[in-house]
Amino acid sequence: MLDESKFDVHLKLWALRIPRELCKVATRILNGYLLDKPRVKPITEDPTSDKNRYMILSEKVETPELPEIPVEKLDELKKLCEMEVVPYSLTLGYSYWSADHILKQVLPAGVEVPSSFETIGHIAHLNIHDELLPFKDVIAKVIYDKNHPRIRTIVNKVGSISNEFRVPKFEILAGDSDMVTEVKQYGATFKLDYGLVYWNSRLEHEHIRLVSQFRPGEIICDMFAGIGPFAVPAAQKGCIVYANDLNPDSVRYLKINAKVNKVDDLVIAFNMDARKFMAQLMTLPAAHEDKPVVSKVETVEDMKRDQEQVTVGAKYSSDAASTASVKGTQDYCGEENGKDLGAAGKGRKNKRIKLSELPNLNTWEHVDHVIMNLPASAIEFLDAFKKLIPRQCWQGDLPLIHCYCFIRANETQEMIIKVAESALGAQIKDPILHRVRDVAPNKAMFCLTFRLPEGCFTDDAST
Ligand SMILES: C[S@@+](CC[C@H](N)C(=O)[O-])C[C@H]1O[C@@H](n2cnc3c(N)ncnc32)[C@H](O)[C@@H]1O
Repeated sequence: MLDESKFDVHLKLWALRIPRELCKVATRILNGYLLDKPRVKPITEDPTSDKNRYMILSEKVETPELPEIPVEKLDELKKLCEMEVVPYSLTLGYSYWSADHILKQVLPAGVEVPSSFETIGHIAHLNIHDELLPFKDVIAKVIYDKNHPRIRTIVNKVGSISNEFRVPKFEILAGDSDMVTEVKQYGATFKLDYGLVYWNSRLEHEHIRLVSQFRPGEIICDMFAGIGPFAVPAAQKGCIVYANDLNPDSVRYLKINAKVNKVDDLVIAFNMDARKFMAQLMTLPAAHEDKPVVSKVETVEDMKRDQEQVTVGAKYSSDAASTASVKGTQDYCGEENGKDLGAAGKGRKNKRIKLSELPNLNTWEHVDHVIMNLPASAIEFLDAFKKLIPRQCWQGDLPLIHCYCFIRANETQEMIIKVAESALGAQIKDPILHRVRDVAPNKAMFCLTFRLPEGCFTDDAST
C-alpha cells in the first residue's frame, strides 16, 4: 500500500553541546541560528550526559567552524562555557509531514490535493473528484493517520444527492463504520446518524444568524427542520417551536436533540409533508369556527393579571389560563405524536422565561416566524400559504417567512421574488435577500425574508 519510509528526509546538522542550565541564555544569544521546524524542538538531550543539552543549529550552519554565526555571538557563548560542536542527524519521517505534503508527493502533479474536509463529530467527509478516485484509499489513509484519534471515520460522497431527504450516499474509506456522531454548535449538542439524516456544518453561522432575530416567547414554525439546528437554539432562547420534517430519522434525532438540550417542552416535533404541516397548524378547531376576533390588548391585560396570581416557575395553571379569553383550548385540532397541535408550551416550568413572555396563542391565531430551509425547492412550497391564514382568529402581524433558495449566475434576485410571488398568489412587500454562502462557482444560497402578504388570509371559516 503506502511505503511510509519513502517520505523520510535525513538531515545532517550541527549541534552545540552546552551545560543544561545555560540553555535559556544560549537560546537568546543564538536567536535566528537554531533549527526552526514545526513540531521539532531545537533543544534536545545529550545521549552521553544528563548534565548537558544539545542545541541543534539551523540548516544554514554547514560546518563545525560555524562561520555563519557572527563572531560576537560565539564570543559571548564562549565566555559562558566551554562549548563543543557535534554532528547531529535528524530524520523527518511520515509522522512528521502534513497530509498536504504527503499527498502532493503521492498524487499526480498538478491535481488539487484534497487534504481539507468537512468534519462532523468523529467523521471526515471528503468529496473526491473523479480524476482522484483511483487514489481514494491512499487519500483516506493519509487523512486518517494525520487526524486520528479526533477523526475515526473517513467517508466519501458518492454521486449527487437525489433523494428528497437530502441525504448523500457515502462510502466508508477508512476507520470504523460508525456514522452516529455528535456535533456542537454555539453551545447546543446535536446527535445524528450522518448516513440517515441531512446535516451541513457549514450552515452553523446561518442557523445562529436567523435565530438571533427571534425573541423569547415567539412562535416559530420550522417546515423542514432536519435534526433541529434552528429549532433547538430557538427553543433555548425561549421560543416555542413547531418543527417538522418528512424524514422519520430526522424527526427521531430532532426529538433526541430537544431532550439532550433540555428544551423538549418547547419543541413540538412532526413528521409529515411540509404543506400538510402548515395546513394543520392553521386549521381551526370546530369550536372556534364562529368565534369573534378577540383583541390582543385584552389578552395582554389578562396575562399581566395572571402573572401576579401565578408564581413564576409554578405550573402554568389551568385556572390562570381560563381567565384569558383567547388562551388555547386543550381540545384543539388533532393530535400528532401524542401532543396537542397548536397549543405548545403551556405547561412549561422554566424559571428563566417570564410568564408574560410565553405565547398564549394557538398557531392558527399567531405565528411569528416560519423557517423554510430546503433551498432546492422551498420557494415552490410557498404555495402552502395561499389563502391559508384564518383571518377571523388571527392576532397581530402575519409571520415573517425565511425561505432559503439557490440563485444561479444567470438568475436575478427579481426573478426569484417573482417566482415566490407566483407561488404565494400575492405580492411581496420589502423582501430582503441575504446571501448565505456560495455553493458552487455559479450558484449561491440565499435567504429570502418577507412578511406574509395580506393576500394569504382566507375568510373561509372552516380553514
Ligand atoms: C436542507 S435540509 C435542512 C434541514 C435543517 N433545517 C438544517 O438546516 O440542517 C431539508 C430538510 O427538509 C426535509 N424535507 C424534504 N422534503 C420535505 C417535505 N416535503 N416536507 C417536509 N420536509 C421535507 C428533508 O428531510 C431535510 O431534512
